Amino acid sequence: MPLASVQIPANTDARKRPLVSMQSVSKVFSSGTVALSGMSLTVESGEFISLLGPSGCGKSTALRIIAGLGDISSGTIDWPSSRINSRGLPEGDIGFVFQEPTLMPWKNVFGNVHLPLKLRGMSKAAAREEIMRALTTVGLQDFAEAYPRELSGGMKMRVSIARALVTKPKLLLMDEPFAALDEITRQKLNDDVLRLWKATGITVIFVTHSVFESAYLSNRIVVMKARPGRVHADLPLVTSLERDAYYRASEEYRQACETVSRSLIGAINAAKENT
Ligand SMILES: Nc1ncnc2c1ncn2[C@@H]1O[C@H](COP(=O)(O)OP(=O)(O)OP(=O)(O)O)[C@@H](O)[C@H]1O
Repeated sequence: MPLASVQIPANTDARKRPLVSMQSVSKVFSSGTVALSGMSLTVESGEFISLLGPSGCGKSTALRIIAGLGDISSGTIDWPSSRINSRGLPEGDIGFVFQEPTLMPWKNVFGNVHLPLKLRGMSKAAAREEIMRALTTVGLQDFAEAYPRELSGGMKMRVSIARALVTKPKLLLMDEPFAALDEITRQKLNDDVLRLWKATGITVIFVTHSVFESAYLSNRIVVMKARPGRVHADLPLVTSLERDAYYRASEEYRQACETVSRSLIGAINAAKENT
């Protein structure tokens, strides 16, 4: 059900073939926990999708599986528009931003962002242009020499985003990246991520607990339910409004939040019925 019916924002030209398609994916951990069961999700190039759901519904597990950081127990994951490596993953096409910035404290900002390129055998000198471009994208071009201890929480997260972008991935996976930040910093980083999404055409899958954050950022919200984790509702969110301070105060945004919130309550109730 569309939340509002106007035009789809930027990035839709690229929507020809799905970027990634999960079909009936299940994940059972060795502990016996069924984290996902029958999870299907098709992601088109250029989308900004939020995965929203109650704690423990399998959002992080789904994201990690897409990133190839965990095996699946059954089902399939296909990458119809990518060249696949021996691990079944699109080589170099995925950037991952974790909840914690996970920076190396003994390396400066430049060295931290260099890491993914270093792993590909690129020296600092050869990688300099790419590193500075990634830092410019997140507004940290003047902090290349700074160490993590000298940065605010929001700046550390920007470094983490630059590190994920430095390989120019097609897909950016973000696992509750701003959950630990104060509200003002979080809103600022939301705007920065939206800007880079529009500027680069990158596809984003963004895990969050926040109805408000998902309704602000996404052009599609996938609400998950727990026990076992799977898709409860798939909500396109289209608007002609710029996502900015005025959008946050708009009736359209309020309605979007209400619809998403109702869906989330439905997902929580559906999980209760299964217990
Ligand atoms: N490595 C693991 N071994 C065993 N069980 C796990 C493992 N990782 C996650 N789980 C379980 O799988 C289920 C889904 O966890 P997951 O972290 O994916 O949920 P989530 O929706 O991301 O939760 P949250 O919002 O709290 O981060 C939970 O019951 C969790 O305890």
